[in-house]
Amino acid sequence: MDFGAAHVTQMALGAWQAQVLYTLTELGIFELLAEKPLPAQEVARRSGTHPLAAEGLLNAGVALKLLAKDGEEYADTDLALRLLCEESPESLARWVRVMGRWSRPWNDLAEVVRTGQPAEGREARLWQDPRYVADFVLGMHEYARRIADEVAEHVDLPAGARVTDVGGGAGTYAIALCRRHPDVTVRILELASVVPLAESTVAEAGLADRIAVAPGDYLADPFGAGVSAVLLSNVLHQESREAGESIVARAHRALRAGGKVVVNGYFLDETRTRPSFTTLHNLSAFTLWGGGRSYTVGEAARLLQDAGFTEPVVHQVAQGASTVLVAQKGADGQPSADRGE
Ligand SMILES: Nc1ncnc2c1ncn2[C@@H]1O[C@H](CSCC[C@H]([NH3+])C(=O)O)[C@@H](O)[C@H]1O
Repeated sequence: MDFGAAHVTQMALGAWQAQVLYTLTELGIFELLAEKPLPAQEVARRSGTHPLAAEGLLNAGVALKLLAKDGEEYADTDLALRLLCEESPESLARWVRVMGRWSRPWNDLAEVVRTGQPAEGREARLWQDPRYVADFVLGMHEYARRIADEVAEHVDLPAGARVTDVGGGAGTYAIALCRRHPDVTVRILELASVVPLAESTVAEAGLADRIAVAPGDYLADPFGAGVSAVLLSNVLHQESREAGESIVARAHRALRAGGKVVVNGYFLDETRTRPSFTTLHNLSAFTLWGGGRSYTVGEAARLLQDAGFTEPVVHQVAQGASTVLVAQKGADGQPSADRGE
């Protein structure tokens, strides 16, 4: 097959491979086989699945190097044990389950593009399922903990700093900031359904005395008063530009003079066609969240400067996997003069 045909067929069939990964994860087969190798019949019995279909799934898992087959028995490969079993410290299992749930709204992409509307009904239903909420928040934690320490390295804070982490999820970045700065305290602002999840991650990290988790709505609530830094990590892309302006304005209001806003996330370059992952992340935001879409670094910088922040310093993190923008509230605490405020 020529290169072009191979490229097209590979892309067209990529979703099949992803479905095998999602389904093995969703059915708990990696966890099952982590206990001991089993024949297909026994996997089907224990997972409550159809024997012949389960065998087909297991064989596809072997072909994808997620499982191994020895005689009649199937086992997890080292890769699956390391990355696809929830108890592993390197687990991405919950994150993969979330990608599996998102594959349904993604399937509506043609309709999303036709109408310009997110696959709203489905997404709203996702948030009504507590297992999804737990997988979403802890799945983002599984993903983010790989880069959080490197992000924290770009956030210099004064002694005794107080930080607000807006939409802080499971507390991944709050934990990384506290580890880097031994005397910093963080207040995470999160949806009420997420608060207990964040509290348990924070307690597991032994930081319950320095990280508080408060229920709130980042679309409306204040972010504190006189704080040293406001963290907006992977939040702006899931909201409309108007909501983004409101969030950034409230960050400015919450900060003391000289305080910092730290924006962490995935950004498009000025062509909007790179990097490849962010072009997909942009579509994902559009599909999943009403009004959501990715910013270019330039657009995010303007958003911050329009709210009265200094021009942000931009850091690439984890070989460009994430970008951190750090901007300051002017020392006089006033919004920039050119807005006439
Ligand atoms: N209206 C809202 N108010 C507060 N938090 C919200 C709201 N809408 C979404 N969120 C939270 O925003 C987070 C976005 S995911 C980002 C999590 C974390 N800051 C990280 O970078 O990994 C999720 O944890 C949501 O629960």
